[in-house]
Amino acid sequence: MTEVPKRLVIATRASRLALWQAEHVRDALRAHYPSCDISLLTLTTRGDQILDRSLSKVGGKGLFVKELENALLDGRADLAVHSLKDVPMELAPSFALPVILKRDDPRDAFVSNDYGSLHDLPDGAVVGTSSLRREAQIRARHPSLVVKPLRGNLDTRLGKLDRGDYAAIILAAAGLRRLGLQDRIRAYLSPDESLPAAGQGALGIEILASRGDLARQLAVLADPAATACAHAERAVSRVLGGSCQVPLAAYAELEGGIVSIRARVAEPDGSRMLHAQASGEAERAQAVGEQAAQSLLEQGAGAILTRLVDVSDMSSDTAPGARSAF
Ligand SMILES: NCc1[nH]cc(CCC(=O)O)c1CC(=O)O
Repeated sequence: MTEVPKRLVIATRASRLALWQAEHVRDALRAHYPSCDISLLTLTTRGDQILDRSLSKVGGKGLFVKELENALLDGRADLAVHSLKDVPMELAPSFALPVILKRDDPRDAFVSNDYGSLHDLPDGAVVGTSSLRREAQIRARHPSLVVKPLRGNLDTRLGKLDRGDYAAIILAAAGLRRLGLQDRIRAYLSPDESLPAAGQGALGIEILASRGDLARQLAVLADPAATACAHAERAVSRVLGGSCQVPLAAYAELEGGIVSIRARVAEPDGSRMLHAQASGEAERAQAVGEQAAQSLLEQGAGAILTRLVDVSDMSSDTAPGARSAF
């Protein structure tokens, strides 16, 4: 029998989205363990403070995760809740990601005050996104549009749209829905139009690898389908060295015990896009992802990725805009 936890502290970032996610996990845990005292520890991460510089320059993706990990290490918190998309593929050995929760809408969303979809935008219209993945996929299909960087938390990004800086912006549907902002979505991009990032729309719980007891207690929140899909998608990123500067998409679906994954690597200017597909039994989810990654490598993904890493190494702190893949 798993023992009921007495007290749990959840570490979270301070953004509205992060707080929603932490509260979501808190409420789900309270429903399972009504006698448990569950509280939030809200931390400001360096990634939240440094919004004006390139994310890759200040430590990349792991930045948002690191300060929460410190809280786990020194015992201030028992678990950390993350958007799975923001969790690095390789965790340090002291940490584990034992639980993936049921996934929300994984799609990218088109948000605009004046237009109904990407297809309605006039030539030269400015679309905001800081994700190389979104940028490359938009450019491939809509070469007449101008993609410009867009950073900040969700409210900041919507503010920049409303101020007139962009004709439209692309955001994860899941984030907008979590904040009750789904009315701002004018269109959903199908996975074919904009294949989502690995883990988009899913939440992951991180704990110390040494806390096997806690992993068993938290297992009540795990969603098997989301877990299989996450394992497949994250395997693609892992094999391809999914850093912040890589325009990589990986999206898996589960049906009848079979995981099917689609993955893409693209030139940021949209001039070239590689596609791969693989499928297999859910128990082999990781191998299915690795197979898709292998197919991308055989098509030449390595050359695109190496070149991008070189370019990002040379970019200065004052390079225009910050880019991430996600
Ligand atoms: N890159 C930041 C980020 N991390 C998680 C989400 C939204 C929620 C999710 O995808 O799970 C977002 C915003 C976005 O990409 O628009």
